[in-house]
Amino acid sequence: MRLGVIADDFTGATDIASFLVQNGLPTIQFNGVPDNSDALDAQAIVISLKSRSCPVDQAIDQSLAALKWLQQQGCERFYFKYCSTFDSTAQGNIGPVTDALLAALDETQTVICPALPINGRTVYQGHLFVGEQLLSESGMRHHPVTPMTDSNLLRLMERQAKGKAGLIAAPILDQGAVAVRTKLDELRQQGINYVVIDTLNEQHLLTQGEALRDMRLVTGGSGLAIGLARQWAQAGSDRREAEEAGRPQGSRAVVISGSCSQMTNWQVATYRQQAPAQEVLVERCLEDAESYAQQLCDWVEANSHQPLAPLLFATADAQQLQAIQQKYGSQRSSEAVESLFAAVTRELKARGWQRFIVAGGETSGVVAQSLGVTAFHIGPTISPGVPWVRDIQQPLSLALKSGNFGDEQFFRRAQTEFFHD
Ligand SMILES: Nc1ncnc2c1ncn2[C@@H]1O[C@H](COP(=O)(O)OP(=O)(O)OP(=O)(O)O)[C@@H](O)[C@H]1O
Ligand SMILES: O=C(O)[C@@H](O)C(=O)CO
Repeated sequence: MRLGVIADDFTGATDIASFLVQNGLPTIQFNGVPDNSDALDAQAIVISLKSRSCPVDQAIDQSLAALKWLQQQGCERFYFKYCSTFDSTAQGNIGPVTDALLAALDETQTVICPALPINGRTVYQGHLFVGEQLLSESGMRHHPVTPMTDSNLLRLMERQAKGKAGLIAAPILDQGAVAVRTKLDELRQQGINYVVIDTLNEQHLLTQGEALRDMRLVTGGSGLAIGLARQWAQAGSDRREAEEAGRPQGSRAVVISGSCSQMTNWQVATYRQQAPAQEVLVERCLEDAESYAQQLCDWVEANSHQPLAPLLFATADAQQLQAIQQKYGSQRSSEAVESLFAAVTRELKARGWQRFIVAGGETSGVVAQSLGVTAFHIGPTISPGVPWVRDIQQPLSLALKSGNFGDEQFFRRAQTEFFHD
């Protein structure tokens, strides 16, 4: 049995890939739909798209192209991975993409499961929580692109998609997989297309894995992958074996942080006290990007003989960011930072750097692109949802962190817990 995953963003794809590997499925990840069909030696294939907030038609086209390619690779089960905070606009894209995938597979029912309890995302009575807060009362209500002002997943799906939503509540999960399957059938007979499943803890994810192992299309965050991978992992397969191909290698590391999330601000503040650190100035990125990039690479080189890798960070807190955006414009400043990091990583690769630890989804996409990394093996997990990954062709290892993921010591641990040279 081979699993095909269609993920709506870059670090979200790495997140689910990490859980698949941790639970015994050797996994390979591609940026975008590959244009070849080379033989693949992996039980799960993850394709990362940029379809979270693009126009609906584009999201559908990209997702269907990914589905078709995955079917050509022999995948029989499919997983549409979106954010554990259900990031979507009023039009979608979660609803319309789910409808399109169901239709293409000639199916009428799927599940909606964004929960990831280990990172504080739970679902109760169909409402999504972030830690102790309802989604609509969490920081997500202020998200610049996909503000989430409703926590009711049934309502969100019915607003975005064409079909009907129903609920399997926590007490049924507590009764086990048979009870869940019976309820799914009952809801199918009532014409329910999108079944929201309550999830309060990891045991609920394991029960879901057992109940849903034969469903052709599931949708959710990365949590459900824990339960499903445990079902599909071959007898005797173990996690160390699954993550072997992605185990980090190579020499010379650098940390690049382009995320301004709260968690990354905290991580940067901590790491600055442990390792050499250099702030990237937006003004210089706009003025003389080329020579600035060279200068920063020289600084990295000069500071690369310390126990911990040098850090380049554009990370700013909410107030600083607002001031920068007011002065230079938000798109202009973020593009300037992204181009600078692209130039820096290209140059560092040319100078022999092989390990890149990166914070931020967009930033990770830019770094992977400028390194020419299009496919990688998934290695050991640094924090839940953040693995080391290794390019399938070049001797490059990357740790790509979603803005809000990881703990305070993430940058240090990424280095000290995995390299012993
Ligand atoms: N000091 C800064 N001034 C202006 N823009 C910045 C600055 N620092 C970073 N940026 C931009 O902010 C954006 C951050 O997005 P990114 O996706 O990398 O992080 P994130 O949103 O925290 O992560 P995720 O998408 O995983 O939650 C990037 O486009 C980056 O270039
Ligand atoms: O599910 C999550 O929270 C993450 O994988 C993600 O998608 C961040 O953009």
